[in-house]
Amino acid sequence: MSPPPPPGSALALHDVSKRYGRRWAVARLTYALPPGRSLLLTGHNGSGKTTLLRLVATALSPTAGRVEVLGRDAVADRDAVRHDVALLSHASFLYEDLTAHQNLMVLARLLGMDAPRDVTDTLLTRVGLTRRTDSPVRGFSAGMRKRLAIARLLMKAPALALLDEPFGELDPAGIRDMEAVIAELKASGTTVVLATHLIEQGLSLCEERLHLQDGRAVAA
Ligand SMILES: Nc1ncnc2c1ncn2[C@@H]1O[C@H](COP(=O)(O)OP(=O)(O)OP(=O)(O)O)[C@@H](O)[C@H]1O
Repeated sequence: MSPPPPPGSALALHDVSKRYGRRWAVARLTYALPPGRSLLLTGHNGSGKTTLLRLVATALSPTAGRVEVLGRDAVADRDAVRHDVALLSHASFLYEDLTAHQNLMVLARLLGMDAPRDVTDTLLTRVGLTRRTDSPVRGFSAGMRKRLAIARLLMKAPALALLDEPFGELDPAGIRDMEAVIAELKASGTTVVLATHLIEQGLSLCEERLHLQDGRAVAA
């Protein structure tokens, strides 16, 4: 068995497993992400990347083992962990009938934050949505939704950002923007966990790598 992760890690997995029915999506994973480092998560389709990110985001509970975020248990201390993490995923849970600006306002209210118009405008400009700030999300393309979801994540400014295929649905300019946003997040002190099939982009942004195969860590 692997030795337990050392204390002080941004993210620590202690012999973590997750089973769906009879299938183990994550199997006995032990890993520690050192403070100040970011993690590239790779693996073929179905290798367990999304499941692992959802365990860390507290959207799922492990079948066995323990997930620790910044020293806190993701099950026992779920609310505190939720405050510290943000997950950018395929399902972005945007309010369809609200505009891009209003979506950010709803999040600000949930977080108890002040979000003056110039702040939301700056965020929406940062993600390339300047001309659509007051359009309802219902009419947005997949790439525009991804851009709004990243604006929402930037507004939350989490300690740990979990990015599940952030480059999917983006055009080449969007991919470059996303790379710049991830680099900025890191520069501002956010720890990034990035799951992507774009290995080249991932390697240029992350110092650590965890490669999954059938839910287990293996050499890349
Ligand atoms: N809700 C679910 N119910 C049952 N099985 C699931 C569920 N979600 C995922 N799985 C299974 O768990 C395994 C890991 O899936 P997961 O989505 O974590 O992989 P992934 O590495 O993110 O894949 P991809 O690269 O295709 O996004 C797969 O075998 C998948 O079929």
